[in-house]
Amino acid sequence: MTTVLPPDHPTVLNPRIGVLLVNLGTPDGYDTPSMRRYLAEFLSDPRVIEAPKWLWYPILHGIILTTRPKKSGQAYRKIWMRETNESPLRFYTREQSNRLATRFETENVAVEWAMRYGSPSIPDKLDALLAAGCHRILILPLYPQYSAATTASVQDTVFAHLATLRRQPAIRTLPSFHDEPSYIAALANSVRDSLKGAETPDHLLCSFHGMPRETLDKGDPYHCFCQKTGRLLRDALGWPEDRFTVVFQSRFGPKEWLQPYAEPTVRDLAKGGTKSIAMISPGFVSDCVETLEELAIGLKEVFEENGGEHFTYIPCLNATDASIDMLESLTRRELSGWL
Ligand SMILES: C=CC1=C(C)c2cc3[nH]c(cc4nc(cc5[nH]c(cc1n2)c(C)c5CCC(=O)O)C(CCC(=O)O)=C4C)c(C)c3C=C
Ligand SMILES: [Fe+2]
Ligand SMILES: [Fe+2]
Repeated sequence: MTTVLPPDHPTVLNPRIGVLLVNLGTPDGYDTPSMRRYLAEFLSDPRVIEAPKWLWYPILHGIILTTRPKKSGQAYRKIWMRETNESPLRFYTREQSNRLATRFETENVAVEWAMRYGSPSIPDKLDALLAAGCHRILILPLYPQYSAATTASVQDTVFAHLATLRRQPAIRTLPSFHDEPSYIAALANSVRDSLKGAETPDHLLCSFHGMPRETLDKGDPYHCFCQKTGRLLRDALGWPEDRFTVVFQSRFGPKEWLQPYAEPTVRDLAKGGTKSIAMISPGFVSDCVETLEELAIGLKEVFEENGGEHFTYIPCLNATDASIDMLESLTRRELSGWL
């Protein structure tokens, strides 16, 4: 029996499943106004800067947003993708989404991507998925190591948007995947590929984005998850423990951040006679200003200025086959019972 809907009934779409990849966000341009807009949104997030607003806002609007946009814009300028006029983070996130979508073409699954800060926004992409009939949505924050500043901020934004809706979709969120075998295998392969045909470097540095040290004391598991990824990667490679170090980069502000810091470690290695190092940054699924400018340009210079000779930067997983295989296996696992 077919049900006849009244002529003024809203359109009913065939149910679909949505997958939303979410990355941090990035400015629309490296000019100072674009940088200021991006940094203002990012650094006003209470998940990122946990200080009370009355204390933080005068510093943010009085000092940070008057000085940092220009300085950070210069860093973005060095790594900007001229052909598509966008940052590498946006380019690779879109590529990952497009390539993942092809793996689900025949399965009634829509794959989209969004940025936590800037565009395309999470609310816009949730609305697009809903408009396409997706009433079951998997949120896939592209952060292998959970932290409140990143993963929780994505989830907050998703649920804040859902709070405005009458008809909410069912939501699943991807857990931290810092110890997933497919992720560790992809990292290990990328190290082997990057070092193929060259002499094994004296030291392998595994660099993660830093976080304020107090977040560890407050119970954020990020530090432990980074250490675990590092240990599993070293095991997978069979790399000697005394020639492998986990470090933390991108310190922001005057407070203590997670240690050891990347820059002094690189300097000390070079000064201590280490001639060749390789550097991987497993906490970033896509190359971005923090990897391409800070590590591949900045730390290479620090190493060479202090007596080091060979610095190898190992690219992020980006949209390689291994990366898409990993994203597909994580997605299929999380969609179990829905597909
Ligand atoms: C991978 C996980 C990340 C964590 C954890 C993280 C914490 C964190 N970051 C800042 C401040 C800044 N981060 C900036 C850039 C940036 N951060 C991440 C990821 C993490 N951040 C990425 C992927 C990027 C690059 C974005 C891109 O467009 O390429 C920046 C902007 C650049 C700059 O001005 O230096 C700032 C600022 C804090 C304070 C923080 C934890 C509390
Ligand atoms: Fe950051
Ligand atoms: Fe820890």
